[in-house]
Amino acid sequence: MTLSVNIKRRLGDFALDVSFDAPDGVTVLFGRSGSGKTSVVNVVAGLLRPDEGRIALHDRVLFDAGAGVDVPVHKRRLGYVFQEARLFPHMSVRDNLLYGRKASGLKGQGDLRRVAQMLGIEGLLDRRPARLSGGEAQRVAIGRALLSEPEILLMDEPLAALDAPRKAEILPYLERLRAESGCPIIYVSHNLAEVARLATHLVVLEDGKVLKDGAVSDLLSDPSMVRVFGVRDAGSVLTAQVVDHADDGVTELKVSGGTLWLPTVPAEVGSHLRVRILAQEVLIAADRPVGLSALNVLPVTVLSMKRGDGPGVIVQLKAGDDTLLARVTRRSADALGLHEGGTCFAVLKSVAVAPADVGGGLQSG
Ligand SMILES: Nc1ncnc2c1ncn2[C@@H]1O[C@H](COP(=O)(O)OP(=O)(O)OP(=O)(O)O)[C@@H](O)[C@H]1O
Repeated sequence: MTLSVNIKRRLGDFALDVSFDAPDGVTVLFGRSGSGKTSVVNVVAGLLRPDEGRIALHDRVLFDAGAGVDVPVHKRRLGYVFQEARLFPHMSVRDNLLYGRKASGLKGQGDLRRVAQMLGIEGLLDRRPARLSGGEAQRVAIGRALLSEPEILLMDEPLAALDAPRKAEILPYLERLRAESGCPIIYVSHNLAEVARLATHLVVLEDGKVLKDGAVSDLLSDPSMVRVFGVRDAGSVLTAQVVDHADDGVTELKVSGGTLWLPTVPAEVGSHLRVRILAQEVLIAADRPVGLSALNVLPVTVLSMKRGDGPGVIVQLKAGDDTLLARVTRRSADALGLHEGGTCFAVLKSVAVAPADVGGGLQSG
């Protein structure tokens, strides 16, 4: 089911004017502080009334200014997860989980066991929130939202309050949720590593407007978006399949443009992964290098070259069906004679891909 949002709302000097479709999977709203991400979530939730426009989930209209439709919050069938878990301290985890159902007028335990299992909180059901870690509490908050059987899940920076280890602990559960929830998930984030792991669709907001939206792999490998993402964080995501785990601590992965070797990835042979490759970690060689320590060498074609204000050039490369970005100096680009349509080799050290930039939860097949 697709959530279609097409609304305008004035907030003092700020004008929100957004239009996008969020299909099943995770649609990340990305943008700087003050770009309007939370306002969009509040509009979808029914907490902020648009001045004009329409919001619909497939054929169920949630808001239509012209037709006078404005479905109240409690009837929109939403699950909402905030930065903080906001659990009731006097209730057990089980009762917190079931609270979401009661508030939505649902009876019984629903999918309590399956949801608790998916989120790895089966062993915590009788605990009070005070005895949970931040990551555990946030997983309970996600479970509570899911048990209300939402048709849309709204997550406003659910990992922002957690430290790096806690984030790493919770990301695999969110990847499972992406595969299993069966409803559109609107996820606010300004963290590109999170975007690369979780997003299926990306909506980039700037000053209350949609700067660009589309499939995450397309936007992350779009050189014109490097300005927004920042040169250090810019990079593309590739889908890879695990081929083999070698004895010497590396995993062989198949990507459309060839083979990648990464430090052992804890995933089964045959499974599909997402690998984020940062533009600044990709080297370009005019000829296939020999006698080089880097394990990964992919034949590529130059799709485009974009000069920034500084000494750098963002080179967009086609590797099989995938697109890679590489950041090199203008001097190197000139020395190598790089030009659109030219062929060369992309080189990547195995250890240049951080373990947190390899994600799972993709359908195998
Ligand atoms: N009720 C309001 N009245 C006036 N201005 C508002 C109101 N609510 C939000 N704004 C303004 O709208 C803009 C967008 O705010 P919003 O919280 O949606 O941004 P955001 O992208 O979620 O930011 P952050 O990442 O900091 O949470 C900001 O400039 C904010 O000051």
